[in-house]
Amino acid sequence: MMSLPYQPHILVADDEASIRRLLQTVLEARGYRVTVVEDGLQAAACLERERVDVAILDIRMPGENGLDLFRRMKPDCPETAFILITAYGTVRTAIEAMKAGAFDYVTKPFLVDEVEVMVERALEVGRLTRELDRLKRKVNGQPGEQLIGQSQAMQKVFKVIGRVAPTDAAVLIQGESGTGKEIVAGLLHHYSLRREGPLIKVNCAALPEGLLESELFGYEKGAFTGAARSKPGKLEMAHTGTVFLDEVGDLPLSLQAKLLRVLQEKEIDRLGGVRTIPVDIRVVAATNRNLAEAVHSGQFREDLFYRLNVVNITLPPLRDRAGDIPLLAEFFVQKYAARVNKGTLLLAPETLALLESYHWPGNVRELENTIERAVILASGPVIRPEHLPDEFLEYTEGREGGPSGGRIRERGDTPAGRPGHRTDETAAQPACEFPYFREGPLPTLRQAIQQVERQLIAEALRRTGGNKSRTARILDISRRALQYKMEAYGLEKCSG
Ligand SMILES: Nc1ncnc2c1ncn2[C@@H]1O[C@H](COP(=O)(O)OP(=O)(O)OP(=O)(O)O)[C@@H](O)[C@H]1O
Repeated sequence: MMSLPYQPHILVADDEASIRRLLQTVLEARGYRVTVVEDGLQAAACLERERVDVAILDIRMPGENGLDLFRRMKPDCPETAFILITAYGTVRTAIEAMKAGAFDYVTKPFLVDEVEVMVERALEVGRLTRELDRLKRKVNGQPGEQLIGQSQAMQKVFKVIGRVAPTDAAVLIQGESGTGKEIVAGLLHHYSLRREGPLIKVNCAALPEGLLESELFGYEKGAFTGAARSKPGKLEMAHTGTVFLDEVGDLPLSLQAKLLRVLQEKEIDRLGGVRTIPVDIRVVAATNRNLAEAVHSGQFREDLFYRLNVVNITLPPLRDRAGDIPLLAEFFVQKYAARVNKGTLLLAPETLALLESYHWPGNVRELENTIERAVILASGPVIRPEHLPDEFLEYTEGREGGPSGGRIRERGDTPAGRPGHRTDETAAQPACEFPYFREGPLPTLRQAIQQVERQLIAEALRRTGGNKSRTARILDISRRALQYKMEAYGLEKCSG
Protein backbone atom coordinates (compact mmCIF):
# COMPACT_ATOMS: atom_id res chain seq x y z
CA MET A 1 0.00 0.00 0.00
CA MET A 2 1.55 3.35 -1.01
CA SER A 3 0.88 6.54 0.90
CA LEU A 4 -0.62 9.58 -0.78
CA PRO A 5 1.56 12.61 -1.42
CA TYR A 6 1.44 15.07 1.46
CA GLN A 7 -1.70 17.26 1.42
CA PRO A 8 -1.15 20.62 3.16
CA HIS A 9 -3.69 21.50 5.85
CA ILE A 10 -5.06 25.06 6.01
CA LEU A 11 -7.16 26.46 8.84
CA VAL A 12 -9.45 29.42 8.14
CA ALA A 13 -10.96 31.14 11.20
CA ASP A 14 -13.32 34.04 10.49
CA ASP A 15 -16.73 34.98 11.85
CA GLU A 16 -17.90 36.17 8.41
CA ALA A 17 -19.49 33.26 6.59
CA SER A 18 -18.87 34.78 3.14
CA ILE A 19 -15.11 34.97 3.75
CA ARG A 20 -15.01 31.42 5.09
CA ARG A 21 -16.88 30.15 2.04
CA LEU A 22 -14.73 32.06 -0.41
CA LEU A 23 -11.40 30.94 1.08
CA GLN A 24 -12.54 27.37 1.45
CA THR A 25 -13.56 27.14 -2.21
CA VAL A 26 -10.41 28.74 -3.54
CA LEU A 27 -7.99 26.84 -1.32
CA GLU A 28 -9.67 23.47 -1.79
CA ALA A 29 -9.48 24.02 -5.53
CA ARG A 30 -5.70 24.19 -5.09
CA GLY A 31 -5.75 20.71 -3.55
CA TYR A 32 -5.32 21.71 0.09
CA ARG A 33 -7.25 20.21 2.99
CA VAL A 34 -9.19 23.11 4.49
CA THR A 35 -10.80 23.37 7.93
CA VAL A 36 -13.10 26.37 8.43
CA VAL A 37 -14.20 27.59 11.87
CA GLU A 38 -16.08 30.67 13.02
CA ASP A 39 -14.48 31.62 16.31
CA GLY A 40 -11.29 31.62 18.31
CA LEU A 41 -12.20 28.67 20.50
CA GLN A 42 -12.80 26.36 17.57
CA ALA A 43 -9.60 27.58 15.95
CA ALA A 44 -7.64 26.81 19.14
CA ALA A 45 -9.18 23.35 19.30
CA CYS A 46 -8.15 22.64 15.72
CA LEU A 47 -4.57 23.85 16.29
CA GLU A 48 -4.31 21.74 19.42
CA ARG A 49 -5.76 18.72 17.70
CA GLU A 50 -4.00 18.56 14.38
CA ARG A 51 -1.00 19.66 12.48
CA VAL A 52 -1.85 22.82 10.57
CA ASP A 53 0.50 24.13 7.89
CA VAL A 54 -1.10 27.56 7.48
CA ALA A 55 -3.56 29.18 9.90
CA ILE A 56 -5.49 32.18 8.54
CA LEU A 57 -6.98 33.97 11.55
CA ASP A 58 -9.23 36.97 11.63
CA ILE A 59 -8.03 39.35 14.32
CA ARG A 60 -11.62 40.27 15.30
CA MET A 61 -13.36 37.06 16.26
CA PRO A 62 -15.67 36.01 19.06
CA GLY A 63 -14.21 33.67 21.66
CA GLU A 64 -10.52 34.45 21.57
CA ASN A 65 -9.35 37.12 19.16
CA GLY A 66 -6.94 36.10 16.39
CA LEU A 67 -3.98 38.02 17.77
CA ASP A 68 -4.16 36.56 21.28
CA LEU A 69 -4.76 33.12 19.85
CA PHE A 70 -1.75 33.43 17.55
CA ARG A 71 0.50 34.61 20.40
CA ARG A 72 -0.65 31.77 22.66
CA MET A 73 -0.43 28.99 20.10
CA LYS A 74 2.73 29.95 18.23
CA PRO A 75 5.23 28.32 20.64
CA ASP A 76 3.32 25.02 20.45
CA CYS A 77 2.92 25.08 16.68
CA PRO A 78 6.38 25.58 15.21
CA GLU A 79 5.25 24.01 11.93
CA THR A 80 2.40 26.47 11.43
CA ALA A 81 2.63 29.72 9.45
CA PHE A 82 0.13 32.27 10.78
CA ILE A 83 -1.56 34.76 8.46
CA LEU A 84 -3.70 37.40 10.18
CA ILE A 85 -6.67 39.18 8.69
CA THR A 86 -7.21 42.73 9.92
CA ALA A 87 -9.94 45.29 9.31
CA TYR A 88 -9.14 48.91 8.40
CA GLY A 89 -7.77 50.71 11.38
CA THR A 90 -6.18 47.74 13.05
CA VAL A 91 -3.04 47.67 10.94
CA ARG A 92 -1.00 48.65 13.94
CA THR A 93 -1.99 45.43 15.64
CA ALA A 94 -1.02 43.57 12.52
CA ILE A 95 2.42 45.12 12.61
CA GLU A 96 2.74 43.95 16.19
CA ALA A 97 1.77 40.51 15.03
CA MET A 98 4.52 40.57 12.42
CA LYS A 99 7.00 41.50 15.10
CA ALA A 100 5.75 38.53 17.15
CA GLY A 101 6.52 36.17 14.26
CA ALA A 102 3.37 35.97 12.14
CA PHE A 103 4.09 34.94 8.56
CA ASP A 104 2.07 37.78 7.01
CA TYR A 105 -1.14 39.78 7.29
CA VAL A 106 -3.83 40.94 4.93
CA THR A 107 -6.32 43.79 5.34
CA LYS A 108 -10.04 43.56 4.64
CA PRO A 109 -11.36 43.83 2.02
CA PHE A 110 -8.76 41.72 0.25
CA LEU A 111 -8.36 40.14 -3.12
CA VAL A 112 -8.58 36.42 -2.89
CA ASP A 113 -5.51 35.99 -5.15
CA GLU A 114 -3.54 37.88 -2.54
CA VAL A 115 -4.34 35.23 0.08
CA GLU A 116 -3.72 32.38 -2.34
CA VAL A 117 -0.23 33.68 -3.08
CA MET A 118 0.48 34.17 0.62
CA VAL A 119 -0.56 30.60 1.44
CA GLU A 120 1.55 29.29 -1.42
CA ARG A 121 4.56 31.25 -0.18
CA ALA A 122 4.03 30.09 3.42
CA LEU A 123 3.95 26.46 2.28
CA GLU A 124 7.08 26.97 0.22
CA VAL A 125 8.91 28.52 3.18
CA GLY A 126 7.79 25.54 5.31
CA ARG A 127 9.14 23.13 2.71
CA LEU A 128 12.45 24.97 2.49
CA THR A 129 12.80 25.09 6.28
CA ARG A 130 12.27 21.35 6.50
CA GLU A 131 14.75 20.77 3.69
CA LEU A 132 17.27 22.98 5.47
CA ASP A 133 16.80 20.99 8.68
CA ARG A 134 17.35 17.81 6.71
CA LEU A 135 20.54 19.17 5.16
CA LYS A 136 21.77 20.36 8.54
CA ARG A 137 21.22 16.88 9.90
CA LYS A 138 23.13 15.49 6.95
CA VAL A 139 26.09 17.80 7.53
CA ASN A 140 26.14 16.78 11.20
CA GLY A 141 25.97 13.14 10.11
CA GLN A 142 23.03 12.57 12.38
CA PRO A 143 20.93 9.42 12.27
CA GLY A 144 18.81 9.14 9.18
CA GLU A 145 21.68 9.93 6.90
CA GLN A 146 24.71 7.74 7.37
CA LEU A 147 24.52 4.00 7.62
CA ILE A 148 27.99 2.68 6.92
CA GLY A 149 28.72 -0.93 6.09
CA GLN A 150 30.23 -2.98 3.31
CA SER A 151 29.67 -6.41 4.83
CA GLN A 152 27.23 -8.71 3.13
CA ALA A 153 24.95 -8.55 6.15
CA MET A 154 24.70 -4.75 5.90
CA GLN A 155 24.34 -4.81 2.13
CA LYS A 156 21.30 -7.00 2.66
CA VAL A 157 19.94 -4.49 5.16
CA PHE A 158 20.39 -1.64 2.63
CA LYS A 159 18.46 -3.60 0.03
CA VAL A 160 15.55 -4.26 2.35
CA ILE A 161 15.45 -0.58 3.36
CA GLY A 162 15.37 0.42 -0.31
CA ARG A 163 12.55 -2.01 -1.03
CA VAL A 164 10.28 -1.29 1.91
CA ALA A 165 10.88 2.42 2.53
CA PRO A 166 8.47 3.65 -0.17
CA THR A 167 5.67 1.38 1.06
CA ASP A 168 3.49 1.91 4.11
CA ALA A 169 4.40 -1.49 5.57
CA ALA A 170 5.11 -1.60 9.31
CA VAL A 171 8.75 -2.46 9.99
CA LEU A 172 10.23 -4.05 13.09
CA ILE A 173 13.94 -3.40 13.51
CA GLN A 174 15.75 -5.77 15.82
CA GLY A 175 19.32 -5.70 17.01
CA GLU A 176 21.53 -5.18 20.04
CA SER A 177 21.95 -1.74 21.50
CA GLY A 178 24.14 0.51 19.36
CA THR A 179 23.74 -1.38 16.08
CA GLY A 180 22.06 1.53 14.28
CA LYS A 181 18.32 0.83 14.69
CA GLU A 182 17.47 4.50 14.99
CA ILE A 183 19.40 5.33 11.83
CA VAL A 184 17.47 2.67 9.94
CA ALA A 185 14.18 4.15 11.17
CA GLY A 186 15.32 7.58 9.92
CA LEU A 187 16.23 6.15 6.53
CA LEU A 188 12.88 4.37 6.19
CA HIS A 189 11.16 7.70 6.73
CA HIS A 190 13.56 9.66 4.59
CA TYR A 191 13.10 7.40 1.58
CA SER A 192 9.33 7.10 2.00
CA LEU A 193 6.61 9.09 0.32
CA ARG A 194 5.94 10.55 3.77
CA ARG A 195 9.26 12.36 3.99
CA GLU A 196 7.51 15.73 3.90
CA GLY A 197 5.53 14.69 6.94
CA PRO A 198 6.95 14.44 10.47
CA LEU A 199 9.11 11.66 11.89
CA ILE A 200 8.13 11.40 15.54
CA LYS A 201 10.15 9.33 17.98
CA VAL A 202 8.81 7.78 21.19
CA ASN A 203 11.01 5.84 23.58
CA CYS A 204 8.65 3.32 25.15
CA ALA A 205 11.13 2.47 27.92
CA ALA A 206 11.81 6.02 29.06
CA LEU A 207 8.57 6.88 30.86
CA PRO A 208 6.34 5.32 33.51
CA GLU A 209 3.09 3.84 32.18
CA GLY A 210 0.78 6.80 32.95
CA LEU A 211 3.05 9.40 31.37
CA LEU A 212 3.76 7.20 28.39
CA GLU A 213 0.03 6.82 27.82
CA SER A 214 -0.57 10.58 27.65
CA GLU A 215 2.61 11.03 25.62
CA LEU A 216 1.41 8.51 23.03
CA PHE A 217 -2.31 9.20 22.89
CA GLY A 218 -2.57 12.83 24.09
CA TYR A 219 -5.26 14.20 26.39
CA GLU A 220 -8.11 16.67 26.51
CA LYS A 221 -8.26 19.59 28.88
CA GLY A 222 -9.29 18.41 32.36
CA ALA A 223 -8.64 14.71 31.59
CA PHE A 224 -6.61 14.54 34.81
CA THR A 225 -5.30 16.91 37.47
CA GLY A 226 -2.79 19.17 35.80
CA ALA A 227 -4.22 18.82 32.29
CA ALA A 228 -4.80 22.57 32.00
CA ARG A 229 -5.15 22.37 28.23
CA SER A 230 -5.54 19.76 25.55
CA LYS A 231 -2.43 18.21 24.06
CA PRO A 232 -2.08 15.95 21.05
CA GLY A 233 -0.15 12.71 21.58
CA LYS A 234 2.89 11.63 19.61
CA LEU A 235 0.83 9.22 17.48
CA GLU A 236 -1.37 12.10 16.44
CA MET A 237 1.58 14.40 15.85
CA ALA A 238 2.98 11.81 13.45
CA HIS A 239 -0.10 12.24 11.23
CA THR A 240 0.94 12.00 7.54
CA GLY A 241 4.40 10.91 8.66
CA THR A 242 6.12 8.11 10.53
CA VAL A 243 6.12 7.23 14.21
CA PHE A 244 9.25 5.48 15.49
CA LEU A 245 8.48 3.39 18.57
CA ASP A 246 11.87 2.71 20.13
CA GLU A 247 12.22 -0.07 22.74
CA VAL A 248 8.73 -1.26 21.83
CA GLY A 249 9.34 -4.48 23.76
CA ASP A 250 9.02 -2.41 26.95
CA LEU A 251 5.52 -1.16 26.14
CA PRO A 252 3.19 -2.16 29.02
CA LEU A 253 0.45 -4.65 28.09
CA SER A 254 -2.38 -2.18 28.66
CA LEU A 255 -0.84 0.27 26.19
CA GLN A 256 -0.14 -2.53 23.73
CA ALA A 257 -3.90 -3.04 23.50
CA LYS A 258 -4.51 0.68 22.94
CA LEU A 259 -1.79 0.90 20.32
CA LEU A 260 -3.19 -2.09 18.49
CA ARG A 261 -6.57 -0.37 18.32
CA VAL A 262 -5.02 2.78 16.83
CA LEU A 263 -3.22 0.73 14.19
CA GLN A 264 -6.33 -1.24 13.31
CA GLU A 265 -8.87 1.56 13.34
CA LYS A 266 -6.52 4.32 12.19
CA GLU A 267 -7.99 6.65 14.77
CA ILE A 268 -7.12 7.88 18.23
CA ASP A 269 -9.07 8.62 21.39
CA ARG A 270 -7.28 11.16 23.52
CA LEU A 271 -7.40 10.61 27.28
CA GLY A 272 -10.61 12.20 28.55
CA GLY A 273 -11.76 12.77 24.98
CA VAL A 274 -15.21 12.13 23.59
CA ARG A 275 -14.43 12.10 19.88
CA THR A 276 -12.09 9.99 17.80
CA ILE A 277 -9.43 11.63 15.70
CA PRO A 278 -8.43 10.03 12.40
CA VAL A 279 -4.69 9.46 11.92
CA ASP A 280 -2.64 8.40 8.95
CA ILE A 281 0.65 7.07 10.28
CA ARG A 282 3.29 4.56 9.35
CA VAL A 283 4.81 2.64 12.23
CA VAL A 284 8.43 1.68 12.53
CA ALA A 285 9.30 -0.07 15.79
CA ALA A 286 12.61 -1.17 17.26
CA THR A 287 13.69 -3.41 20.07
CA ASN A 288 16.83 -5.02 21.41
CA ARG A 289 14.73 -7.70 23.09
CA ASN A 290 13.66 -10.91 21.44
CA LEU A 291 10.01 -10.04 20.80
CA ALA A 292 9.07 -13.52 19.65
CA GLU A 293 10.22 -14.82 23.04
CA ALA A 294 8.32 -12.02 24.79
CA VAL A 295 5.20 -13.19 22.90
CA HIS A 296 5.86 -16.72 24.10
CA SER A 297 6.19 -15.66 27.71
CA GLY A 298 3.01 -13.57 27.50
CA GLN A 299 4.78 -10.19 27.89
CA PHE A 300 3.95 -9.04 24.40
CA ARG A 301 0.65 -9.40 22.53
CA GLU A 302 0.89 -11.74 19.60
CA ASP A 303 -1.57 -9.74 17.46
CA LEU A 304 0.45 -6.54 17.98
CA PHE A 305 3.68 -8.40 17.22
CA TYR A 306 2.32 -9.48 13.83
CA ARG A 307 1.06 -5.99 13.09
CA LEU A 308 4.45 -4.43 13.83
CA ASN A 309 6.51 -7.18 12.26
CA VAL A 310 5.19 -7.03 8.69
CA VAL A 311 8.76 -6.53 7.52
CA ASN A 312 11.64 -7.45 9.77
CA ILE A 313 15.08 -5.90 9.64
CA THR A 314 17.64 -7.47 11.94
CA LEU A 315 20.88 -5.58 12.41
CA PRO A 316 23.82 -7.89 13.12
CA PRO A 317 26.12 -7.11 16.05
CA LEU A 318 29.40 -5.48 15.07
CA ARG A 319 31.43 -8.50 16.22
CA ASP A 320 29.72 -10.55 13.48
CA ARG A 321 30.73 -8.10 10.77
CA ALA A 322 34.24 -7.11 11.72
CA GLY A 323 34.86 -6.42 8.02
CA ASP A 324 32.92 -3.17 8.54
CA ILE A 325 35.25 -1.93 11.29
CA PRO A 326 37.91 -0.26 9.09
CA LEU A 327 35.28 1.64 7.12
CA LEU A 328 33.35 2.71 10.20
CA ALA A 329 36.52 3.66 12.08
CA GLU A 330 37.72 5.76 9.15
CA PHE A 331 34.31 7.43 8.89
CA PHE A 332 34.30 8.36 12.59
CA VAL A 333 37.93 9.58 12.46
CA GLN A 334 37.00 11.98 9.66
CA LYS A 335 33.83 13.06 11.42
CA TYR A 336 35.46 13.88 14.76
CA ALA A 337 38.71 15.24 13.32
CA ALA A 338 36.64 17.73 11.33
CA ARG A 339 34.63 18.59 14.43
CA VAL A 340 37.72 19.51 16.47
CA ASN A 341 39.58 21.00 13.49
CA LYS A 342 42.38 18.48 13.57
CA GLY A 343 42.95 18.28 9.82
CA THR A 344 44.04 14.89 8.52
CA LEU A 345 44.27 12.17 11.15
CA LEU A 346 45.32 8.62 10.39
CA LEU A 347 44.79 5.36 12.22
CA ALA A 348 48.07 3.52 12.81
CA PRO A 349 47.88 -0.08 11.44
CA GLU A 350 48.36 -1.48 14.96
CA THR A 351 45.48 0.68 16.22
CA LEU A 352 43.26 -0.65 13.47
CA ALA A 353 44.37 -4.20 14.28
CA LEU A 354 43.30 -3.66 17.89
CA LEU A 355 39.96 -2.23 16.83
CA GLU A 356 39.38 -5.21 14.58
CA SER A 357 40.13 -7.76 17.25
CA TYR A 358 37.87 -6.29 19.94
CA HIS A 359 34.44 -7.82 20.61
CA TRP A 360 32.47 -4.51 20.79
CA PRO A 361 29.71 -5.30 23.28
CA GLY A 362 28.37 -1.75 22.75
CA ASN A 363 28.50 -2.20 18.96
CA VAL A 364 28.89 0.80 16.64
CA ARG A 365 28.03 3.27 19.40
CA GLU A 366 31.02 2.01 21.41
CA LEU A 367 33.28 2.19 18.35
CA GLU A 368 32.15 5.74 17.69
CA ASN A 369 32.79 6.80 21.30
CA THR A 370 36.20 5.10 21.27
CA ILE A 371 37.23 6.95 18.12
CA GLU A 372 35.88 10.27 19.37
CA ARG A 373 38.00 9.95 22.50
CA ALA A 374 41.08 8.85 20.52
CA VAL A 375 40.75 11.82 18.17
CA ILE A 376 40.72 14.17 21.14
CA LEU A 377 43.70 12.45 22.81
CA ALA A 378 45.90 12.16 19.70
CA SER A 379 48.46 14.95 19.79
CA GLY A 380 50.06 14.25 16.40
CA PRO A 381 48.66 13.23 13.03
CA VAL A 382 48.42 9.50 13.93
CA ILE A 383 46.04 7.70 16.28
CA ARG A 384 48.14 5.16 18.15
CA PRO A 385 47.12 2.25 20.44
CA GLU A 386 47.84 4.35 23.54
CA HIS A 387 44.98 6.62 22.52
CA LEU A 388 42.53 3.75 23.07
CA PRO A 389 41.07 3.12 26.53
CA ASP A 390 43.14 0.94 28.90
CA GLU A 391 40.48 -1.66 29.48
CA PHE A 392 40.28 -2.05 25.72
CA LEU A 393 44.02 -2.77 25.45
CA GLU A 394 43.77 -5.18 28.38
CA TYR A 395 40.99 -7.07 26.64
CA THR A 396 42.88 -7.55 23.39
CA GLU A 397 46.20 -8.27 25.13
CA GLY A 398 44.63 -10.88 27.35
CA ARG A 399 42.91 -12.44 24.39
CA GLU A 400 45.55 -12.35 21.70
CA GLY A 401 48.98 -11.70 23.12
CA GLY A 402 48.83 -8.02 22.28
CA PRO A 403 48.46 -6.29 18.98
CA SER A 404 51.85 -7.46 17.76
CA GLY A 405 51.38 -10.99 19.02
CA GLY A 406 48.26 -11.93 17.07
CA ARG A 407 48.00 -12.05 13.32
CA ILE A 408 45.81 -9.31 11.94
CA ARG A 409 42.76 -10.92 10.47
CA GLU A 410 41.64 -10.71 6.89
CA ARG A 411 38.95 -8.14 6.28
CA GLY A 412 35.50 -9.48 5.53
CA ASP A 413 32.59 -11.10 7.24
CA THR A 414 33.60 -13.79 9.64
CA PRO A 415 30.80 -14.61 11.99
CA ALA A 416 32.35 -15.36 15.33
CA GLY A 417 31.72 -18.76 16.88
CA ARG A 418 30.60 -17.07 20.06
CA PRO A 419 30.49 -13.47 21.19
CA GLY A 420 33.89 -11.92 21.51
CA HIS A 421 35.79 -14.92 20.16
CA ARG A 422 37.46 -14.88 16.80
CA THR A 423 37.52 -18.03 14.79
CA ASP A 424 40.13 -17.21 12.18
CA GLU A 425 43.20 -16.45 14.26
CA THR A 426 46.38 -18.43 14.07
CA ALA A 427 47.60 -19.24 17.55
CA ALA A 428 49.28 -16.09 18.80
CA GLN A 429 52.85 -16.53 20.03
CA PRO A 430 53.37 -14.91 23.43
CA ALA A 431 56.17 -12.33 23.23
CA CYS A 432 57.43 -13.44 26.67
CA GLU A 433 56.38 -15.83 29.35
CA PHE A 434 53.56 -13.87 30.94
CA PRO A 435 50.44 -15.94 31.38
CA TYR A 436 47.74 -15.55 28.73
CA PHE A 437 44.94 -17.51 30.30
CA ARG A 438 43.71 -18.88 27.00
CA GLU A 439 42.48 -22.17 28.32
CA GLY A 440 41.06 -23.52 31.54
CA PRO A 441 39.48 -21.60 34.39
CA LEU A 442 40.60 -18.00 34.85
CA PRO A 443 42.73 -17.12 37.90
CA THR A 444 41.64 -14.33 40.20
CA LEU A 445 43.19 -10.92 39.59
CA ARG A 446 45.44 -11.29 42.64
CA GLN A 447 46.65 -14.73 41.48
CA ALA A 448 47.30 -13.38 37.99
CA ILE A 449 49.28 -10.42 39.29
CA GLN A 450 51.33 -12.73 41.51
CA GLN A 451 52.11 -15.00 38.56
CA VAL A 452 53.27 -12.03 36.51
CA GLU A 453 55.28 -10.62 39.42
CA ARG A 454 57.04 -13.92 40.08
CA GLN A 455 57.99 -14.39 36.44
CA LEU A 456 59.17 -10.81 36.10
CA ILE A 457 61.45 -11.06 39.16
CA ALA A 458 62.81 -14.42 37.98
CA GLU A 459 63.58 -12.94 34.54
CA ALA A 460 65.27 -9.83 36.03
CA LEU A 461 67.39 -12.04 38.32
CA ARG A 462 68.36 -14.14 35.32
CA ARG A 463 69.47 -11.08 33.36
CA THR A 464 71.53 -9.65 36.23
CA GLY A 465 73.07 -13.00 37.04
CA GLY A 466 71.30 -12.99 40.41
CA ASN A 467 72.58 -9.53 41.49
CA LYS A 468 69.91 -8.33 43.94
CA SER A 469 70.90 -4.64 43.96
CA ARG A 470 70.74 -4.36 40.16
CA THR A 471 67.55 -6.43 40.00
CA ALA A 472 65.89 -4.11 42.53
CA ARG A 473 67.03 -1.07 40.52
CA ILE A 474 65.64 -2.49 37.23
CA LEU A 475 62.31 -3.29 38.85
CA ASP A 476 62.28 0.04 40.70
CA ILE A 477 61.67 -1.49 44.14
CA SER A 478 63.77 -1.46 47.31
CA ARG A 479 66.31 -4.22 47.94
CA ARG A 480 64.36 -5.20 51.06
CA ALA A 481 61.11 -5.50 49.10
CA LEU A 482 62.90 -7.66 46.54
CA GLN A 483 64.29 -9.90 49.28
CA TYR A 484 60.81 -10.29 50.78
CA LYS A 485 59.20 -11.15 47.44
CA MET A 486 61.98 -13.62 46.54
CA GLU A 487 61.32 -15.46 49.77
CA ALA A 488 57.57 -15.40 49.23
CA TYR A 489 57.92 -16.74 45.69
CA GLY A 490 60.66 -19.27 46.56
CA LEU A 491 63.21 -17.58 44.28
CA GLU A 492 66.21 -17.46 46.69
CA LYS A 493 68.06 -20.01 44.67
CA CYS A 494 68.00 -17.60 41.67
CA SER A 495 70.33 -15.11 43.44
CA GLY A 496 74.09 -15.30 43.31
N1 LIG B 1 26.17 1.47 10.40
C1 LIG B 1 26.41 2.64 11.01
N2 LIG B 1 27.03 3.63 10.34
C2 LIG B 1 27.31 4.81 10.94
N3 LIG B 1 26.99 5.09 12.22
C3 LIG B 1 26.36 4.15 12.93
C4 LIG B 1 26.03 2.88 12.35
N4 LIG B 1 25.39 2.14 13.29
C5 LIG B 1 25.32 2.91 14.40
N5 LIG B 1 25.91 4.12 14.19
C6 LIG B 1 26.06 5.20 15.18
O1 LIG B 1 26.08 4.57 16.45
C7 LIG B 1 25.27 5.28 17.39
C8 LIG B 1 24.16 4.37 17.89
O2 LIG B 1 23.24 4.12 16.84
P1 LIG B 1 21.67 4.02 17.08
O3 LIG B 1 21.24 5.02 18.12
O4 LIG B 1 20.99 4.05 15.78
O5 LIG B 1 21.62 2.56 17.72
P2 LIG B 1 20.38 1.76 18.31
O6 LIG B 1 20.49 0.38 17.76
O7 LIG B 1 19.12 2.52 18.05
O8 LIG B 1 20.74 1.75 19.85
P3 LIG B 1 19.74 1.62 21.14
O9 LIG B 1 19.07 0.28 21.04
O10 LIG B 1 20.71 1.71 22.29
O11 LIG B 1 18.81 2.78 21.05
C9 LIG B 1 24.75 6.51 16.67
O12 LIG B 1 25.59 7.60 16.97
C10 LIG B 1 24.85 6.14 15.22
O13 LIG B 1 25.07 7.28 14.44
